[in-house]
Amino acid sequence: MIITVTMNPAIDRTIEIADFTVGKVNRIETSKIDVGGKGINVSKVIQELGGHSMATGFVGGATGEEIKKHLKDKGIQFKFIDVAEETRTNIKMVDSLKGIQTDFNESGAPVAEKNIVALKKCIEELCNPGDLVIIAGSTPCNVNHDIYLELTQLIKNKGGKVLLDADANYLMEGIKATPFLIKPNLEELQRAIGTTLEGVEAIAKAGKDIVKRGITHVVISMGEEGALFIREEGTIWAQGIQVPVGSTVGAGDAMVAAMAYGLEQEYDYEKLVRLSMAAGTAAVMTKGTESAAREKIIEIEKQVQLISL
Ligand SMILES: Nc1ncnc2c1ncn2[C@@H]1O[C@H](COP(=O)(O)OP(=O)(O)OP(=O)(O)O)[C@@H](O)[C@H]1O
Ligand SMILES: O=P(O)(O)OC[C@@]1(O)O[C@H](CO)[C@@H](O)[C@@H]1O
Repeated sequence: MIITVTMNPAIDRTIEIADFTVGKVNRIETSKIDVGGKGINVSKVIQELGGHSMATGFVGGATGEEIKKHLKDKGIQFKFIDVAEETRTNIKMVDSLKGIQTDFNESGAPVAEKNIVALKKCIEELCNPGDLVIIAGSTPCNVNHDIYLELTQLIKNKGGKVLLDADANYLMEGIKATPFLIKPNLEELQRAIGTTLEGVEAIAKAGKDIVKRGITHVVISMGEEGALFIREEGTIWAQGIQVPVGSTVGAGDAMVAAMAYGLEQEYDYEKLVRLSMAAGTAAVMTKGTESAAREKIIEIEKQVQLISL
């Protein structure tokens, strides 16, 4: 089974503004609402690919109810911990003239300690040997930096494999428990290791250093430059594919979803890389935090160019 853990889900409101100007009244051209949060986005894409997952994490208030309703309508299974605090709303602003996207993410209200304990228990009960567990995104603001280290250890003790997509200290701490796969974007990787990396070779070297620490797969997404897929056996650079950009929100999540789905289907490595890259690229073409259609992903798969480094 594939399990997704989203400790800080969100409703994403994507607004389009032509030529956004600071300090002025800006008129919103379009406004769109999607359910989001990284793990939930992963569940959405897995469903689109024809797979199944179980989504868990915290949800609360009217926004939390909206998330549950959407997942139910889509036929995505979930077992969330209901909390008193309202699930956050994040604003994604797309400047349709300049082609620039800006995210305004709320921190996420603090959750009670008893709920953190309940989530750990829920994950422990859900996880069985061989399961793939995706832990993705930020956490509510009062959660300790070592939470992903703790969850990774718990999941590994149950025989599960962790795919971790986190930022800064949460990523660095999580790495200490050697998850099976990590998928930082370049900025997240640089923040985690505290160094700026110039050029693909330097980025690949940083990824290889992490692989040496016992992590089987390191996937570094680099926006329009594509992504590096690094394992002990070697590094593949899947080059970026030029596509019309709707919104880049959720592109990284689509890559992680495809990796999880492909691993579950036991795809060979090259097919895994192609699917992951195609899923990320197709996600960029949709508006807001919408998942791309499976047919689009399959179509793009054929265009993926791989270079061995
Ligand atoms: N502007 C773009 N044009 C083409 N492909 C893109 C673009 N931006 C992203 N991608 C594709 O999507 C993948 C993931 O993008 P990115 O590195 O931005 O992930 P991310 O920051 O983790 O995304 P998110 O956190 O919003 O899910 C890239 O590796 C690339 O294949
Ligand atoms: O604040 P976090 O948890 O780091 O990221 C949250 C978020 O930006 O990630 C998803 C896209 O990857 C969005 O659906 C959501 O709003």
